[in-house]
Amino acid sequence: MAEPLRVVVTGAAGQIAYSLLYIVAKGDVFGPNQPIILHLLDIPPMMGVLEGVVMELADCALPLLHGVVPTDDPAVAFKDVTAAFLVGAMPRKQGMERKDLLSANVKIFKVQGEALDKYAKKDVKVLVVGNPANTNALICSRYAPSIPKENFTAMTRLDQNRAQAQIAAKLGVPVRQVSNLIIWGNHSSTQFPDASHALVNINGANTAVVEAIKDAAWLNSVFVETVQKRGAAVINARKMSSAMSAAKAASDHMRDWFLGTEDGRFVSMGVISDGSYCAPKDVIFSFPVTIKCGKWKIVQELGITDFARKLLDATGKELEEERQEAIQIIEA
Ligand SMILES: NC(=O)C1=CN([C@@H]2O[C@H](COP(=O)(O)OP(=O)(O)OC[C@H]3O[C@@H](n4cnc5c(N)ncnc54)[C@H](O)[C@@H]3O)[C@@H](O)[C@H]2O)C=CC1
Ligand SMILES: O=C([O-])CC(=O)C(=O)O
Repeated sequence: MAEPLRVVVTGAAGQIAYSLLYIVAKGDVFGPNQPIILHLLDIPPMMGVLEGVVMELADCALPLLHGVVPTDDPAVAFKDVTAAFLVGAMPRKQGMERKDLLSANVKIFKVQGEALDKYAKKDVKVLVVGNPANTNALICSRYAPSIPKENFTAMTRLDQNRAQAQIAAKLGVPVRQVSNLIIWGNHSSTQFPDASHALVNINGANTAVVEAIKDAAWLNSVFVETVQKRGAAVINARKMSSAMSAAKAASDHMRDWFLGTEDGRFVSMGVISDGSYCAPKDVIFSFPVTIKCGKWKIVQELGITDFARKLLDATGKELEEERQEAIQIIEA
């Protein structure tokens, strides 16, 4: 059997982690033959709760889980890790936008960037879930200069999964038959969920979703807004933000990054922008990517309509504004 991988989950006593830890520990992310040691980071007042999570992980009797390291010390949490799920951050409440969390959360990602830089493996793959995820990931990367920028990503997979589920429901097909939905830009209400390159597999043949749905008005309005506002809809209903679906999306994101995307399918990830599709450079922008051997690559030369262009520009502008605000908060 392979040597165990060290995997850190921050916010380990919180609600997303409560679902995520089980998915990771049972082998759904790093594969059924890869043992892991889980490093669990939370803040000092949560150590009692974390103790309960550690008990439950033991009681799951999971064969791939070779060790658990609960801690409130980033130096211990990030030591020699190969994968980092950065979940620990304050969630928004009803009526807030995710960027309203910048002042509460961005400093966490500076500290954790510094700790990753010092203690993690240099090829560590980092997924930022804590909101506002794109800008937190950018700040984290800036404070970890010895780790390649390509190794810092933000989660828009939940938006992609939501988009896929909306299209599957509209067409009355299982979700697995729908692929290649794109989330462009920020994990915020300016994101652009784009179905114009998506495919649906009906009776073994791929058809464009646009052709199958034959309702451009729905795709450009109801569909886009439903996905943009889904996080808020869950908060309004649950009085707490999405957790089960966020944990599933985080595991999908990391699994695809480690194990690769299927031929002919692409997925969306917030990655450092190189200016592809005229997105602003040096922000973490969600693009369609394919992944091979642990490296993501932006899918190029997809057609962009005038409608799409406007939405891509708006979400890019918001990311530039968030970057500026984050730097001001950190330097204040
Ligand atoms: N990118 C995405 O698609 C999604 C992002 N989120 C975001 O994920 C974050 C976590 O959400 P929940 O688990 O529901 O929140 P939660 O409040 O249940 O848990 C957060 C945990 O993080 C811990 N924490 C706070 N500061 C920390 C630090 N410096 N180091 C380590 N741990 C720390 C807290 O003590 C708490 O246990 C929120 O910011 C939320 O908005 C939530 C859903 C989807
Ligand atoms: O909406 C929120 O604040 C939590 C989140 O990011 C999501 O559910 O997409």
